Amino acid sequence: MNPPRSVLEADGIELHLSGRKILQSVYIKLETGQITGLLGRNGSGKSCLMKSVMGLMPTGSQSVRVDNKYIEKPYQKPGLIRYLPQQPFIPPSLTLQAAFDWYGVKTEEIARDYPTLYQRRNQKISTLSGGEKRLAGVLLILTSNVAFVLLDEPFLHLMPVQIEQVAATIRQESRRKGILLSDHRYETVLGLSDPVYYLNTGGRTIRLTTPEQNLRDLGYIY
Ligand SMILES: Nc1ncnc2c1ncn2[C@@H]1O[C@H](COP(=O)(O)OP(=O)(O)OP(=O)(O)O)[C@@H](O)[C@H]1O
Repeated sequence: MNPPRSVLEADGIELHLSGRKILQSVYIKLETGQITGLLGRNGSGKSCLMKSVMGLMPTGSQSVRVDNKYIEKPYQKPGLIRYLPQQPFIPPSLTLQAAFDWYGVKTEEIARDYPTLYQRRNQKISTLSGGEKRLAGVLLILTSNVAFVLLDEPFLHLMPVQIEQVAATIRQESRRKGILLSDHRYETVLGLSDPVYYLNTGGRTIRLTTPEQNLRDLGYIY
């Protein structure tokens, strides 16, 4: 039996940083069983939006609802949401195995699709390559036992075959999770996501209707 659907909506997010308006009247909706894409130019505020949805930014107003209930600090609610930042976040002195244990994820789950990384499970994070570290971080968040995950540039540093494999894992995990996917590999994002939002400079989201054409018109692609 499929688990009941859950919906996370964020609307009216307003964010000012250092006197600059970063986000205004942002709307975004995530639903378990769905991958939602988020595109936008460098500096448009995608990472800030994800951190705001987590409850990690000084947005000033209640704006995140899960199944119609306001949640003030979503990141504090067990089993609800996890966020993959662009920067490395796993303590380098931990082994890969210890990091997975800490997040409550079984390394055996990645053994079949990521055999090379699995073989490195007893190595410290600090001894992994840049791409291996990124892959470990992506899988840690993506396979966590939570309802929603926010992925900020999950394909960064990954080689093409690994990008394909991670895309397949994102699709697989989306059967039971709501996933927000942001990455400048827009073709991969468009191939995986429906709906797709574009964060306009000025901090408003637009839902794309004919994505490639819209992205051309918005000057995101040639
Ligand atoms: N703590 C902060 N204080 C002041 N300004 C900030 C802070 N964090 C981010 N910004 C600014 O907010 C804007 C949006 O940043 P953000 O990292 O969200 O962009 P992005 O869309 O994720 O960009 P990219 O595609 O380059 O990763 C940028 O202009 C950035 O300089």
